[in-house]
Amino acid sequence: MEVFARKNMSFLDCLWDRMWPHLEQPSGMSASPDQNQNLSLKEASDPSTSTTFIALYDFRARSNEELTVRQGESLHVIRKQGDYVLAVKTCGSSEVGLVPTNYVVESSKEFFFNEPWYFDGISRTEAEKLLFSSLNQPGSYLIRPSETYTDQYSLSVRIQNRVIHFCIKKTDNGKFYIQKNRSFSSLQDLLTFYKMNWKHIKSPVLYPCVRQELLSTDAWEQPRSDFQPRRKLGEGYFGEVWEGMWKGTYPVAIKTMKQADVNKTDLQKEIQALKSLQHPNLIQLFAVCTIGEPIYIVTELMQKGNLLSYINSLEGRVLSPLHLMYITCQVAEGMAYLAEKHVVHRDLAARNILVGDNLSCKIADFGLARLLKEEFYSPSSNTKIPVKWTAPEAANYQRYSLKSDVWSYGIVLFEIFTYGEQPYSGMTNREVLEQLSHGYRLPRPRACPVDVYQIMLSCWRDEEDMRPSFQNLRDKLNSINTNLNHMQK
Ligand SMILES: Nc1ncnc2c1ncn2[C@@H]1O[C@H](COP(=O)(O)OP(=O)(O)OP(=O)(O)O)[C@@H](O)[C@H]1O
Repeated sequence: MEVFARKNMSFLDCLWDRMWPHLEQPSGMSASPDQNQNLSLKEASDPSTSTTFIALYDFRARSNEELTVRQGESLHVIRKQGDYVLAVKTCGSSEVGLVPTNYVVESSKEFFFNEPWYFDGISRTEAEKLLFSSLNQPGSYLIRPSETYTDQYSLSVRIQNRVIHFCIKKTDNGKFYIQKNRSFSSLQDLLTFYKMNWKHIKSPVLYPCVRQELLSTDAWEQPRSDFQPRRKLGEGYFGEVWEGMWKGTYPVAIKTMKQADVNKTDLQKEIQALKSLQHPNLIQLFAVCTIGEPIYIVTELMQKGNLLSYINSLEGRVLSPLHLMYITCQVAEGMAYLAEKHVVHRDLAARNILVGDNLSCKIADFGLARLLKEEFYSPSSNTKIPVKWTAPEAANYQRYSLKSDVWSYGIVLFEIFTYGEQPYSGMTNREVLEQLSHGYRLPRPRACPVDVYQIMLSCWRDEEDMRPSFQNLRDKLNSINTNLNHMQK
């Protein structure tokens, strides 16, 4: 009667409070165990005010207010109280008390709560962060409760550089659906269907999202036997790069290095730099094997190899200026992120950008990347310098900065719009530096829009401070790209 009256005639709350004064607890004031017991038994016996939960773990009460529960025990939860729920056991004893919220789960969720793909209590933004983190790749997915509606869920799926969120609703008879004409009795059934028939949602649903806990420092070191190199992709200064499989399931790229070839400190720095940097336009580190020889650095595999070879290939040569713009924007996005993190790349060039499906581009080769402690970083001068990509102040005086990366970005633009031509072709390094000091600059490639060439020239200003920032470059190129796209329509 009381519950019915309060629920349906809430405008008479004052009257109900007088009639049943014990039911309302002033907010923030916790009930004594005895009080808990009185009101909870009363409320718990009414199914309209309590929900059935299951204990996920054993919990031993530490005070009279708390309730000892065993894993699997069924409880009625009367209300939430901060990080606790006030609960009464559904059978056996009539004890009432508080249990930490993370020790219980609503019984309707019990069947999927422990599934690897179910992430309770994470937001849309956190889901995106997780799906973009190391160990996850395109096709990774998770299901989480909706932030807006209770009793609804969201399926978040990573597709290349984006995460798409599908709303999972429930029909009146408790079935789950994404598309109204296809409903399923469980989330498991829904997933099984969309894994097999992903074309209905245009997003491959492939791998359960790897949890953040697994990404803790220790998890980066993985057993060598988990990786099977299959095909050699290329060779660099430090070693070879192989296409391979991780645990026979995930395709990965494996960079092999002999310990003797590598300065241990440099290697650790390279690994540290890779670990802390996560962005859709940066190559993602998955794991390392530094115990034994050769060292493996395992990253995501980019199917189309490096950008220089790609744009020079049959497939690359037919790319339109619009496609080329899309590439420049992605590289600018990745570099703007590196700039935000105060990381100077020092070797930005088309050969160090990797291409995946759907023309996705990622910046690679942080072998030379270093976290900027001060405004400028001055390395030992015996490094082999790619002069034609390097800003004069860096090539002449090893004065590397985010602004010397901006210069290199201008050269990358030249490489992109010439479909992979050598910059300053026919000139020696010495001639290049000399010509630059006299004001010479590379000419505008035929496929390059005039406003993009103006951007290139701004990257090659003598005065470092006069060069644009990567944030600025990203914004300008994105707006040119948007305009070009509109003109095409
Ligand atoms: N993650 C990857 N996915 C696909 N191909 C890759 C990947 N990493 C490297 N490659 C291929 O392997 C080649 C060699 O890569 P690596 O990074 O060892 O050398 P590099 O960058 O060309 O030279 P260096 O290391 O001397 O600067 C690249 O040019 C590219 O074609």
